[in-house]
Amino acid sequence: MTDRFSFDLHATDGKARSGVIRTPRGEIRTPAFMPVGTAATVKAMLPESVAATGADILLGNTYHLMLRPTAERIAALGGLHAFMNWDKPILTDSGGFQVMSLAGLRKLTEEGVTFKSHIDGSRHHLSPERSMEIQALLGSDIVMCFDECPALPADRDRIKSSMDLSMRWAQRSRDAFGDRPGHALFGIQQGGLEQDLREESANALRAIEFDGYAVGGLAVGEGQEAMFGVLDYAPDQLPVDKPRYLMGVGKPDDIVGAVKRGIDMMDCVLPSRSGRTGQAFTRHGVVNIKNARHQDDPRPLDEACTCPACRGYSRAYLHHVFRANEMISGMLLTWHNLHYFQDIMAGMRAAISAGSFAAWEAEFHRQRAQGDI
Ligand SMILES: CNc1nc2cc3c(=O)[nH]c(N)nc3c(CC[C@H]3O[C@@H](OC)[C@H](OC)[C@@H]3OC)c2[nH]1
Ligand SMILES: [Zn+2]
Repeated sequence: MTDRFSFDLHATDGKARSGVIRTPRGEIRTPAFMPVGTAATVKAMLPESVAATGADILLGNTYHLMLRPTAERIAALGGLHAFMNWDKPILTDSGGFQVMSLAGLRKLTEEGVTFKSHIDGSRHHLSPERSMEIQALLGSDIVMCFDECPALPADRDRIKSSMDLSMRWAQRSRDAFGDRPGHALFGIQQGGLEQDLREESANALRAIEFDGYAVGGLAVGEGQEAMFGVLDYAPDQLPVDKPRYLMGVGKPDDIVGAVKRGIDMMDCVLPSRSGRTGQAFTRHGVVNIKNARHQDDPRPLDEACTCPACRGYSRAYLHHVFRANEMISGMLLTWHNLHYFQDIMAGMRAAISAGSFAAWEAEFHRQRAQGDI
């Protein structure tokens, strides 16, 4: 075990990299997919089930937890790890993104943002300082800077002024975070789809110095082509020896494309959220289990998958429990999706270490082109 936060690169294959992030609460194998546990739970999963899928780290969120049950209450109960019974690493987002996407009546100034809770309408305030305080109260191992993530499309002036604000807030986040051995603070690159603004943002963050760097401001409606266009240069603008975290991504082919371009960490609600709606991701493509064509199908979702849903249940059963709106439906499909996403990550880690990422990627795409699933 270690009392420090560190990142070791083990292998590269093209721009793809594999390695390990060491924290006092455990190691994170990279490239890593991080399940989203917004309100102190990965929905429909027990923590031990999340660990069983292969996840080394999960996510919590400042915005949701400050509203309910409040960061002070979680701190009084021993912190987020004890509260949610997860003793491995936790990364928390800083809250700015959710304020802009969920809260009402927002007022944004240089100092920070005031807003009304989407839960009960109460008034709240977030700033770099308050976000650092909340994330310290939660006790998260990896803390995200308080930033502003502009919605796309946006004109260049808006992107520039927003990025400049986020860089001033990054400095304030760094100052407020202080010196907390074993805890990491990640900066978040902004700049929209503008290469020069992203370069400016990367240089500003590098001058402040962070333990890791996120590529922010993406997966906000720009589409895969535009996102990959940014990822063709943005990771290389960031320090090579620190983890690179692409926020909010994504579908399986987004994830593979991001790792291919040098990303080490990703998060997305897709596997859990779509699992609850009956959408299963498999190596042959997506299966919408509520579709009537599955009602007599004795096969598992994915013959090659070793998760509890695929080992113990038929498509016919999964179809039935979704149609009957039974609670086990969301549990089984969420578990399968998270397990499959971790399978993809494990496959890429092994391929990068073996220098066979290109072959692995070709097989990944060939399997998905098989049509009827
Ligand atoms: C979906 N596309 C997407 N693009 C994003 C871009 C940014 C960004 O530039 N800055 C910040 N601070 N957050 C972002 C986020 C939110 C991720 C969080 O959102 C929550 O998932 C819904 C989860 O919270 C547990 C996660 O925690 C890191 C993004 N999400
Ligand atoms: Zn499965």
